[in-house]
Amino acid sequence: MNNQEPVRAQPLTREAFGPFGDVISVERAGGSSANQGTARRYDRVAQLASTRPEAQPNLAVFRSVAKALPFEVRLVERHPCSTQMFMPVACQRFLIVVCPSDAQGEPELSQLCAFVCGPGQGINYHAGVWHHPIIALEGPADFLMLAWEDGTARDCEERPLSAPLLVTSD
Ligand SMILES: NC(=O)N[C@@H](O)C(=O)O
Ligand code: NI
Repeated sequence: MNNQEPVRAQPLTREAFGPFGDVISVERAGGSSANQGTARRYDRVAQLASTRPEAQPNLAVFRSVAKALPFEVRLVERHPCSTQMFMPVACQRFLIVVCPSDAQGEPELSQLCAFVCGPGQGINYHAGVWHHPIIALEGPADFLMLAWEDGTARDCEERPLSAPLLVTSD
């Protein structure tokens, strides 16, 4: 077992997730009137980016099997060339696990963070952010995913952990 203390999952907030990406939700200020005043639109709520001109946007649907906390993190991955967005379409709670990079660009597991995302919240990882693949905490769990892909696995680097790291509930 990892000799690192378990990581307590915290509620997702824009501030806490800021170093890793964007939180997508409707609760926000600003916006502009649309559709003859019957809607408000909030533009660019996430920073979408891709550095490979040949990669194409892929809007995918994920149907995830629900997992429970405490959860054992056994790997992290990153997409160096592009952002990746997940927005639940049928999921009340899901777990996001991220960690910063160290000076060599490797996962800094001692600073791993875990967030429990609530109803109406989605996330967008900035390019190159280490994260665990999406984890639904309740099911059935369906997500929209938006990423940039070129048909290869080149933009997905995985790092297995030498020992599982436990994420516990808040
Ligand atoms: N790519 C893919 O299928 N999933 C992961 O990248 C993930 O972050 O869930
Ligand atoms: Ni990913």
